[in-house]
Amino acid sequence: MNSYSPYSFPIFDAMKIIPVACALIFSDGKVLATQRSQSMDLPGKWEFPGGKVEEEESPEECLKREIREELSIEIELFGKISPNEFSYPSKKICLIPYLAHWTGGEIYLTEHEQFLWLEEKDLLSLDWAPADLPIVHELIEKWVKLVDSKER
Ligand SMILES: Nc1nc2c([nH]c(=O)n2[C@@H]2O[C@H](COP(=O)(O)OP(=O)(O)OP(=O)(O)O)[C@@H](O)[C@H]2O)c(=O)[nH]1
Repeated sequence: MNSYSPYSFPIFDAMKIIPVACALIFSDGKVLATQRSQSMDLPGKWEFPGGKVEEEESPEECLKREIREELSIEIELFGKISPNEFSYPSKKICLIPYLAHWTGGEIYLTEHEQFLWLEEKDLLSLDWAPADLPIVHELIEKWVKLVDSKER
């Protein structure tokens, strides 16, 4: 008798939560934000760089790979803040935010429209991807502690 994974049925597939890792990269008391280009999902929205976690990798490995691919820089992770589940019309994601230092390389964008280094006061002025809003609020709440800890 054949057995099928429940995820081979479209109804379950539609409910699948896609893990997406993103990096809050700090440098000189600022955090890096990137703007999605016109060829990406959610064109023009701001986000923290990263991407979908592949089946064979951990979120940490995913981030190192995505940051190299998207920005050409190296990072070192030093912590995490709360993940956020969000349902878009076509998919449900779990956005997993990591805290990181920029450890090497110059930023060269391969996918995004532009990037900005933000101070705390700038954080609410951007048009963020909706899944990022709780993360931005937690970042503001913990800003002083996070900016201090990255300098330790
Ligand atoms: N990287 C990233 N993706 C985010 C954030 N917020 C958010 O809603 N997303 C969504 O999460 C999904 C991640 O997809 P992606 O396009 O960045 O990842 P990827 O490079 O692995 O995907 P692809 O292989 O389909 O191009 C997109 O639907 C994106 O809109 C964020 O802060 N960072």
